[in-house]
Amino acid sequence: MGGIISKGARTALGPLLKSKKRFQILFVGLESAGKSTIFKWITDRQFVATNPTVGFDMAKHSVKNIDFMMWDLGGQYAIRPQWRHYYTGTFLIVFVVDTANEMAVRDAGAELHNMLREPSLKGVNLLILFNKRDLPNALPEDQVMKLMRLESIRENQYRCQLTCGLNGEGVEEALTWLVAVAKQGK
Ligand SMILES: Nc1nc2c(ncn2[C@@H]2O[C@H](COP(=O)(O)OP(=O)(O)OP(=O)(O)O)[C@@H](O)[C@H]2O)c(=O)[nH]1
Ligand SMILES: [Mg+2]
Repeated sequence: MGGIISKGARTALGPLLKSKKRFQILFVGLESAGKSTIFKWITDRQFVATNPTVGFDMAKHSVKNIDFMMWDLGGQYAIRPQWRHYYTGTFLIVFVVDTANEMAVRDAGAELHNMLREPSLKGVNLLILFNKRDLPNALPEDQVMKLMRLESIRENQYRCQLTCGLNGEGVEEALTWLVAVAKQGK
């Protein structure tokens, strides 16, 4: 009888034996946008001082019984070509933008549209974080949307969320949306 599991027992064990889906999430955006800072708010629930990311950071994180595999990628110009090595199997992109830097907002828009042209990211879900809202020169939301040409995104479900990496504002709302989208995709 040793290793044999009866059909009845297998049916009972079914839900346990079935491996649980893990949703892959990539954090991308230009250098110094605040990706690692937000990433740390999610994993450590506090502000953590960061250094520019060279390469990547990875963390498994569960919220409300949904398992995420999160990758925080470096945003420096020379590193951006490496992003594509992480695209396969990506469920959702978190694209972080420094909204207090007009030039960076424009460049971020160009980089985002460029990324969305990748066949392996076709139809990927998108969470765009308008970060650094604490800074007095943070641009109004509608201006950021215009500069990034977000109205031309047609094939992706996306949401924009205002955030502040210094105090974690907006991170909880962002997570709630991530969980809701993951539940749709289960
Ligand atoms: N004022 C302000 N500073 C922020 C905010 N979010 C992050 N920062 C700061 O911005 C700097 C860059 O943040 P990081 O999280 O390292 O940026 P990154 O996007 O990971 O940058 P790379 O790893 O180089 O791609 C750090 O000094 C952060 O403390 C924010 O909302 N407001
Ligand atoms: Mg970083």
